[in-house]
Amino acid sequence: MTVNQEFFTLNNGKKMPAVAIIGTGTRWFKQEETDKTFNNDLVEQISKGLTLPGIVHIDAAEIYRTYPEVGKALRENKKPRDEIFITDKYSTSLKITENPIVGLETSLKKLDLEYVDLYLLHSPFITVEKYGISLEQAWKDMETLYKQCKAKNIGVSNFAIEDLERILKVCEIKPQVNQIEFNAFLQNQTPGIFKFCQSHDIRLEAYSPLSPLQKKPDNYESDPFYIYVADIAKKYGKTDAQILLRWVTKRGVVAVTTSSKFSRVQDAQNLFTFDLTQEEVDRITELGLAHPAQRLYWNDVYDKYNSESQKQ
Ligand SMILES: NC(=O)C1=CN([C@@H]2O[C@H](COP(=O)(O)OP(=O)(O)OC[C@H]3O[C@@H](n4cnc5c(N)ncnc54)[C@H](O)[C@@H]3O)[C@@H](O)[C@H]2O)C=CC1
Ligand SMILES: O=CCc1c[nH]c2ccccc12
Repeated sequence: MTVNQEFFTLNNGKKMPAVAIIGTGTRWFKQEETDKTFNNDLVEQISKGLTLPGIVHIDAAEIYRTYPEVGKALRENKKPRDEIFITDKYSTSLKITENPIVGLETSLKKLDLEYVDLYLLHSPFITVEKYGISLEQAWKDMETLYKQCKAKNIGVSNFAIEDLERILKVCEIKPQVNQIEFNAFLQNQTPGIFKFCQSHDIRLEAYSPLSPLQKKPDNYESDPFYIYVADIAKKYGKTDAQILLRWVTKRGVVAVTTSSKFSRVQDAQNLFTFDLTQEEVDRITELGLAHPAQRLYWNDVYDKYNSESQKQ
């Protein structure tokens, strides 16, 4: 079976798959530390995902509390390790482990892995008061993990320009990735972040790429954005979700999606059997920009930027 996949080259020359088909947060997230429920649906979803051809990218994090499920699916799967791309994140808003080194060593044990493909600081909110280490020291820990090959790539998530500037001032190894909320209705999570990351060769990764489908306006059937996306979907024989995910990758951004419906996971792994023209990419960008900013995560800290979130 032909596998159509795309990869982005990172600033260290390594390649990363342009789509992550199973995010183990959002839909699967466990709110409380005390929540010891075991989610068989997530194990099944990952296990089935790992039977799909090509490199399968899974997005995990300490804060999701889903390592038991991810670990079980990884242990039981038959795909070679080099055909699985695993992202993990160190929690920087809730103190779960004391620093990134302990964090990754703990998750590697829980997942029975030697290394992860990408390790991220989940947010810039780490402080000396709460963690006993600064953001700069946390990044130094990330660099240690990179040098030890426990993380093949390292990066950050939810970082604004000023957070990245703090890292760039002290780093020996530049972040390879910044994972942010990015979609047609939120083209800058924080002011100027899209262009800044492009100009510093930091690959952007989009969570909530399907925000426009997750939350639709009441009048969406007569909304030019939704009408256009549906027309393009019809033209290519694809779903609206595939058009929006493809738009993300055409903007040079890795898309991180998830679904409890396996057909949607399959669709996401099968994203590169068609292409959008530059005109179509530009039109979706433009129609998306005409929408008010729609933010689904970290609203308490970033809502103040909404008036700037739809700037190019
Ligand atoms: N770094 C961070 O702070 C964050 C990271 N994430 C990561 O990103 C992953 C994906 O985030 P999401 O917001 O869930 O991504 P998403 O925008 O792809 O949304 C997925 C949801 O969209 C809906 N959906 C999926 N396919 C659809 C379709 N064809 N038509 C209509 N609706 C559809 C479903 O409700 C599904 O649960 C998370 O699981 C997590 O791993 C998510 C939020 C924050
Ligand atoms: O990675 C996502 C972090 C996050 C922030 N707020 C929420 C709410 C529900 C699930 C995940 C998250």
